Order: sequence, then C-alpha cells, then structure tokens
Amino acid sequence: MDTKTSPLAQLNDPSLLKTDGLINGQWVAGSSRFDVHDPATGQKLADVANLSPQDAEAAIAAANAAWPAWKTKTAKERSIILRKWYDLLMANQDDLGRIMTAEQGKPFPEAKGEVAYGASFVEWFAEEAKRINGETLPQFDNSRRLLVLKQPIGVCAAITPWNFPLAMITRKVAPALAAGCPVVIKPAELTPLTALAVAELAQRAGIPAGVLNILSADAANSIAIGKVLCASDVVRHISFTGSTEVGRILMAQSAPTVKKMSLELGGNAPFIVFDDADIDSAVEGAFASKYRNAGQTCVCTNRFYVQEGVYDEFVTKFAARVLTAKVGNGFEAGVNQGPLIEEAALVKVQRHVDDAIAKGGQVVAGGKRLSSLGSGQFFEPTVVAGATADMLCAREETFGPFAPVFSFKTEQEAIDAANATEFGLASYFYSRDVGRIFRVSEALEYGMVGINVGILATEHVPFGGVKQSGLGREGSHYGIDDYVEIKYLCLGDIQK
Ligand SMILES: NC(=O)C1=CN([C@@H]2O[C@H](COP(=O)(O)OP(=O)(O)OC[C@H]3O[C@@H](n4cnc5c(N)ncnc54)[C@H](OP(=O)(O)O)[C@@H]3O)[C@@H](O)[C@H]2O)C=CC1
Ligand SMILES: O=C(O)CCCC(=O)O
Repeated sequence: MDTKTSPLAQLNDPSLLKTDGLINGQWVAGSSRFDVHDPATGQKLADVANLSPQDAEAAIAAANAAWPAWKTKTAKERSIILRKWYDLLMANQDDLGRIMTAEQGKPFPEAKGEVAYGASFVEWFAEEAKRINGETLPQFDNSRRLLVLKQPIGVCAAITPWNFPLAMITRKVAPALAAGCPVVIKPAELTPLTALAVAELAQRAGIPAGVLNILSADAANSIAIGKVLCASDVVRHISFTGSTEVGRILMAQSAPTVKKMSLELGGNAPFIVFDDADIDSAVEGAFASKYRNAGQTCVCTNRFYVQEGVYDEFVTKFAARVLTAKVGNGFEAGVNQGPLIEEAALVKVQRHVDDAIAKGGQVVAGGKRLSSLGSGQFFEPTVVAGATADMLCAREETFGPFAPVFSFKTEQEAIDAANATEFGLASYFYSRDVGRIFRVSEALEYGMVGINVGILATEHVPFGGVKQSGLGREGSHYGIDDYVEIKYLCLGDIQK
C-alpha cells in the first residue's frame, strides 16, 4: 500500500486494516497472498492471506470444537455479545465505510449506509436470540406429553459476494451465532478487507475463538475451499449469496452430505409502471432501484415495463433524472455512482447495451464506458428505449447501470413478461388502483414485491426469492429458521 495516496491511510483506527485470515482466534498469514485493488483507480490496496483447503479443514475443526461452549451459553449471554458487536460496527462506521469504498467502489455515503444496514442484522438477531421458542403440542394419549425443541444446527458456512461485503456477512452470521452455531466465512476475493475488519470487531466484542472463522482466498482457492465446506460432514448448513451458476454447483456438491442450504442467487427484477401510476414517484423509484451500487445488486431492476399511455412521459423524465447522476470515485463529494467491480463487469454491460442497440433500441442516456475518468472501471448510467423480448437484457441479469425500457398494452401482458424468467427474487410496480395492486402482487412469481417503492430491504423483513433465485429467507424472524433443527420429544408414562 502506498501510505501517502491510499484511501486506507486515513483510517481513524488503522488496526482495523487486517490482511490475514482468522482461524480459532488466531490471525493466519497463509502460505501465499493475493492483491486487492481499488476499482476506482486500479491502485493496489493490500495483499491478503490466500488460505488453502487445509486451512478450511482447520477452521471447520476449530468451529466444531468451539460449538459446545457456544451453544450452551444462555440466549441472553449470546445476545449481549452480539449487541456489543453491533455497537462496535456502528462506532467504526466511518472506517468500515472507507475500507468498503476503497475495495468495492460504492460511494462513501452509500458504504456507510451499508455498514448501518449490515449492523442492523446483528442488532436484530441479538434480540431474536432470546425468542427461539419451542412448543408444547396437545397429547394424543393422556399419559404422554409432546414437546418441540429448537436446537442449533451445528457448524455453518457462509460464502459471500463482493457487492455487499459487510451486510451479506452479517445477514448470515448473526442468525447463526444467535441460534448457537459457530461459523466459517469465505468472503469474495475482490472485497476481503471489509470482511476481515468485521471479524476483528467480532473478536473485540468477545465472540470466542473458533466461533467465527474467516477464510480469505483468491478465486482458485475459493473453489477448492468451497469443495471442502460442501464435502464436510461437520458443516451442517451452507448459506450463499452470489450467482445462480455457483449456487447450483454448491447444491450439487452438498448433495452427498445432505446439507441444509440457504441460497440467495441471481435476479432479473421487473419494474412495471401502469397508466394510473404517479409518474414522478415512479421515476424516483426507478432511479433508486436501478442505479444503487451502480446496478450491482441482485434486487436492482433489470427490466422496465411501461404502459403505452405513459411510456413517452416516463422515458423522458427517467432519462432526465439519470443524466443528473454524478459518476466518479466514491470518495468524491456528490458522487452517486462509483466504478463497476471489475473489467469483466464493464464488458458484460457493454455487451447488453450493444445488443439492445443492434436490435433496435434507442439510447436516451449514457451508452458507453466513461474513459474520461482514468483507469477506473466506470460506465455511464444508461437508458435504452424501445427494448424488446429478443434482447439479452430481457433474460440475463446485467448487474450494471443499464436500464432497458419495454412497453406494454395490458395488465396481463405486463405480468406475463415479468414472469417470463427462471428468476424470482425482487419485483416492483407502480399503480394507484387498489384492485390492481392486489391482482398484480398476487400474480407476480417473486419472493418480494415493491409497490410504489424502489427499495424494499431492511433487517426485519424476509429477504429471498422463488424459482431459481434461491432457497430460504434472510433477515426477519424467519431468518433464524435455517439455523435451528426441530426436535420432537414424546414423553410417556407421566401418570405413574
Ligand atoms: N445475488 C447476488 O447478490 C449476486 C449475484 N452475482 C451475479 O453473479 C455474477 C458473477 O459475480 P461473481 O462475483 O463472480 O459471483 P460468484 O457467484 O462467482 O461469487 C460469489 C461468491 O462465491 C464464491 N465462489 C465462486 N465460485 C465458487 C465455488 N465454486 N465454490 C465456492 N465458492 C465459490 C466467490 O469467491 P471469489 O470471489 O473468491 O471467486 C464469492 O465469494 C454477477 O455478475 C452477478 O450477475 C454476483 C454477486 C452477488
Ligand atoms: O445483491 C444482493 O444480494 C444483496 C442484497 C442487497 C439488499 O439487501 O438489498
């Protein structure tokens, strides 16, 4: 790291910059290292421990050894530790945000927002730890009593993506810890520094050695570590956020050990604007939903469907709104769109835009790479009108700042187009008609529906998808379900 120019030179607490993995409470340097870069400048930020499959075995063993003591703490004891972790995350919001912007690229205010969002899962599950209630059931014979216990599932693994380097960890790890499970985390190669700083704060909060382990690794070692986590009989649950393709691999690899899985995979979110919508509100919602994190969010809108009667008005107002966006280094004041995570992401966005243009789409904003901003991976916020179903963007997740706008005539046509995908994570629509609101909400084959809003996630709602967008729900009181096993007790002879 160049200590003069690196954004990480300005941390209030430089000891949060951890570059080794964490196994059994010890920082582990690994036998090789990999570099982490700033996507806004290309500058090297740090070299990080490239942990191996053998390290993964050690982390699993450490977690398993730490499990008995962790699960026998009272719920309140675990809750107090989690609450302390939450307080430390919030007390270090600036530094965590700075590390995140440096390695991930999202604007600094948005990064600090993610710190608060990520910390909110720790706060929420610190409370939920105390509400993992069992049940008594009516007996079928008066000499018996029937009970249901909820017990921690065991060692859990969390494999997390680069787009939310903090929140995707806490959304998985906090319910696991609350339920009494130890965890092994495998963060993304591109954003390990945020994850390691979060682990350092977990240590400071008093999470015992072995209860939270973190395996930083490059892409090749990540694949090898993934195989170890899936093959292990000790690991009883894997939670993954990332591409559908990798989700399928992890599921297949986990079949021999019949693991429980929580999968939060790709989306292809539709955003429908009906004739009766408040168009100004729809434009704001569309902007927030599409360009948050430069479009690199699984719940970001991928396809806009606008009814004929308001199509021209929506496109004109939306393009004007998009042209107000300021693109640049996330540390620069006023910037609301940072760089894309890597060159391959730019190539994918350009491929989708070029394909749309070749098939008759009209560019009304943006359309190309922003090379005026130096070596960073910046793409203009883009809107293309006249989108059609044969375009790549109709079926593939772009994961970037490109908004194709399709038109439709009838409500049924919009519903059919929205559902014509193997994905089913988030969907959005704008309407002021109460009957339509219920009809369309019920007809959309999605795990989440935003009505007259463009952003819908928070810690106490169930986040997750249907179809090939995944399994399970994260956050909310449902979010703990995957981390407990249900045990039925049938107690007889009670009359004796
Ligand atoms: N649902 C979502 O939120 C996300 C969706 N995506 C989608 O996926 C596309 C590709 O992004 P990408 O980052 O490559 O997503 P991946 O699904 O490849 O990566 C997500 C996580 O899984 C790890 N991983 C990758 N392959 C394996 C494997 N075989 N075994 C175990 N772990 C593995 C990655 O490690 P490493 O980083 O070290 O390779 C990372 O930690 C994006 O363009 C987007 O469309 C991406 C991120 C999040
Ligand atoms: O892209 C993702 O998988 C993270 C979801 C962000 C959110 O919780 O809104």
